[in-house]
Amino acid sequence: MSVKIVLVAACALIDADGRVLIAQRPPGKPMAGLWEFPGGKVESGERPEVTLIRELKEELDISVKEDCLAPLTFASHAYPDFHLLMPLYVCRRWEGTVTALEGQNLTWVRPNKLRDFDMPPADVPLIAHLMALI
Ligand SMILES: Nc1nc2c([nH]c(=O)n2[C@H]2C[C@H](O)[C@@H](COP(=O)(O)OP(=O)(O)OP(=O)(O)O)O2)c(=O)[nH]1
Repeated sequence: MSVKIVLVAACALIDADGRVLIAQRPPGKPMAGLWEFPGGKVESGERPEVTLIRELKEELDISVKEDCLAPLTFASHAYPDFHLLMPLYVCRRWEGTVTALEGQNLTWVRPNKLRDFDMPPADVPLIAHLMALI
C-alpha cells in the first residue's frame, strides 16, 4: 500500500531568554487549536530552508537568513491519512518583530513547559531535543 509523504519544514525560534515560539493552529484547519512550530509544507521544487524563510515572513513578518537556520532533528509520524516528515530547525537570529500576521495566537515558552501545551502528536518527541539544546 502506498502512503502519501508530506514534507513540512518547521522552526523553533529561540529568544534571548531561551524561550521557544509556538503558534496555535487556527479554527477550521486540521488539528485546530493545537500548538505547533511555525512552518509549512515544502512546495514541489522548493528547498526546505527556502520554505521556512518564506513561511516565517508570511506568518510572523520576520526575515531570517539561511545561515541562521540550524537543523536540530526531525519528526517522522504516521497520521491516518498521510505520513509527516518534518525537519525541525532552530533559529536564534532574525530581523523584525515577531507579529501574528495570520491572526494566530503566539506564545514564547521554555522548553520544559512545552508539555503543558497540546501539540500535534508528531511534535511530542521533539520537545526532549529542545530541552537538551537549551
Ligand atoms: N507547521 C507545522 N505543521 C505541523 C507541525 N506538526 C504537525 O504535525 N504539523 C502538520 C500539520 C499539517 O498537517 C502540516 C502542516 O501543514 P500546513 O500548516 O502548512 O498546512 P495546513 O494543514 O494548514 O493545510 P493547507 O491548508 O496549507 O493545505 O504539518 C508543526 O509543529 N508545525
